[in-house]
Amino acid sequence: MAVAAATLRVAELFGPTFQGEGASVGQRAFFIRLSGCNLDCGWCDTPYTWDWSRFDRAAESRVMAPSDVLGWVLGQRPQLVVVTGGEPLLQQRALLPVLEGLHRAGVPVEIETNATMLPDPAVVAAVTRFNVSPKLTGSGVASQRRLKPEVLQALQDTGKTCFKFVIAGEDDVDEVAALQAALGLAPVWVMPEGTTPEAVLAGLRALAEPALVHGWNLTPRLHVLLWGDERGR
Ligand SMILES: Nc1nc2[nH]cc(C(=O)O)c2c(=O)[nH]1
Ligand code: SF4
Ligand SMILES: [Mg+2]
Repeated sequence: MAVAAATLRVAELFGPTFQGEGASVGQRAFFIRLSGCNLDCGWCDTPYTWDWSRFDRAAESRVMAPSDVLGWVLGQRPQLVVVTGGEPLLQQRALLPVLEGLHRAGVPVEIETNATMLPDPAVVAAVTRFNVSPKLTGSGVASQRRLKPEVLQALQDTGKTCFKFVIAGEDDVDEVAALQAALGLAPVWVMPEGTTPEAVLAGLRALAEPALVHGWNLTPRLHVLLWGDERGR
């Protein structure tokens, strides 16, 4: 009897839209949002991928074969694919055939990760970039759970990583500066927290000078400026 291949728990497949955050902001992209997270950030904008005390897992996700996910995304003829969550590396074994299929087809793939899990070498090989968002004190998650220096170092060493910090207040700026000094993280993008255009714009304005002073890049949340917190955008 054939052994069933590992399956993926998918929250949503969507696009076309624009990569709204980070180094590729503005690029037309299709998104694979996987379900499940190992953290529980207070300001999380996708609790429907993991908070089963508030959301119904059966209604908010579906189990798919990796080959079906790959078929859907290749069928969109994407210029860029973004894999996010939740924490997508929780499912990296089942995700690998999707990443490898995209790599074979010459499609660039970015993974958004919270930097608590080491990617397998095969995942590193298939991925174009890791958009790495270590969580800060303001997330409300205990530091031993959210900060894994050895994972941050390994991601940095892939040569495929951009760090993207969500900034929810002034303390977060100092914390990013301290983390960068301690661990040598680079390159760094800072991004305001916020799920309304007004909040994102106010955050961008507040972050502009500190970003310039610290030598950081600044990213909006373009999809929020365009569409607020609509799902599937
Ligand atoms: N357009 C768009 N860009 C994004 N970049 C990262 C996202 C995420 O939720 O991880 C995201 C998202 O949800 N939408
Ligand atoms: S790591 Fe990301 S998906 Fe997980 S709880 Fe935090 S913000 Fe939400
Ligand atoms: Mg998002």
